[in-house]
Amino acid sequence: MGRMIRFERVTKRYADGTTAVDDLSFEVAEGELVTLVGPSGCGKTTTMKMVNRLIEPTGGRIFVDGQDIAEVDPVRLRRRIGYVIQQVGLFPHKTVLENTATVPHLLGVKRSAARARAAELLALVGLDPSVHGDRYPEQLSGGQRQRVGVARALAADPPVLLMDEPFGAVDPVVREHLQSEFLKLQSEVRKTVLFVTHDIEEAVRLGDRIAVYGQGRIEQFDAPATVLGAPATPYVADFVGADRGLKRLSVTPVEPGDLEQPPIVHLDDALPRELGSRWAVVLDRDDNLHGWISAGQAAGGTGTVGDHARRMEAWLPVGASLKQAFATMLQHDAGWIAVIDREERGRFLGVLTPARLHEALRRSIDADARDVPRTDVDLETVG
Ligand SMILES: Nc1ncnc2c1ncn2[C@@H]1O[C@H](COP(=O)(O)OP(=O)(O)OP(=O)(O)O)[C@@H](O)[C@H]1O
Repeated sequence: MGRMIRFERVTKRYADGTTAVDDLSFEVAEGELVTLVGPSGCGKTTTMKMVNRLIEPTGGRIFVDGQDIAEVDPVRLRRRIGYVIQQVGLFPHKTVLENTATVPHLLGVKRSAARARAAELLALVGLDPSVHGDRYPEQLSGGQRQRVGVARALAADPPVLLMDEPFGAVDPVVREHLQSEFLKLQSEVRKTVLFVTHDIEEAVRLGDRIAVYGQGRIEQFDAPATVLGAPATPYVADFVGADRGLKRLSVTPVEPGDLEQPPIVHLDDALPRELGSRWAVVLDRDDNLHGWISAGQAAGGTGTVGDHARRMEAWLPVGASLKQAFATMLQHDAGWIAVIDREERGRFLGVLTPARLHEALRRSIDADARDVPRTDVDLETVG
């Protein structure tokens, strides 16, 4: 694969003496998505804007597709570089379709062809052109506007895309959705992408490689797993560890020792008068999980436990991650989840409560801080 973007000892010193980018060298391969991540003010946006000459470097050279961009007319350069920013900057008085068709139209593509292409692109970013195409930007949600921004940047089919916090202004749920859509889109269009974010999760999720910025320089430039697993400097370790708890959630397995043992009854049992607690777990003859029964259902009833028990949908195999356990709890709005053995065809092992989940997470974070090697999450059970 060729190199599409190359920085050669690039420096940007602003007129007031601020060194925003300091002797920076790196390369982005054709079709590669590189995320630039770092705290506010570290020089990410400056780096990005030098690629399409919105900002001129004070030292060094930048090449796009082998050409020194200092020698390329900025307007012509920008035709080959799509640009998506947080405040999408759609024309308010133009429809979504017209907004998307703007650039091809400017480039001399016939109006009808430009509109047909725009409709295709809208569909590609998950908007139905027949529904949204004739709307105006103010008639869209924030997430939909960002999608139009992406479609418009792709309209001239540029080989390079610059994206500056494109999903920064939408709520976390929409954001995750846009990220997955964008990954899918990128697997089809394979643009060379520079993507600025201050969110390490986003950087890890999207990037083929991540450039972690310190002040004006790159502290580490590696694949996501390397950045997370082998931070090059204490600064990087600190930066990627900022939300260590959340990360531990997905790498910490549910272990038998984390579980509580609630009262147990069997399907064939005669309905007990007293459960001895507010609820009990119901198992079948083989001690496999069937469901649960509440004290209220048991009180004063007749017949067997099986006549009154409810199925339990919130369950997980042991070895699944705490993150999955948490998601299962939320999904079923359950106060606890059942944990079963995988090897023995679903033998019931115990229940995980929110308090136990939290304890397990605390232990994992403490062990991490003490550098104790961890038990791996069972990858087969990670959805
Ligand atoms: N026109 C300017 N004149 C002087 N200093 C500037 C100018 N633009 C940016 N800077 C400074 O350069 C440094 C890098 O800014 P830049 O916008 O590239 O950072 P960033 O990493 O993109 O930050 P953010 O995530 O907050 O956008 C900052 O210290 C900033 O204050």
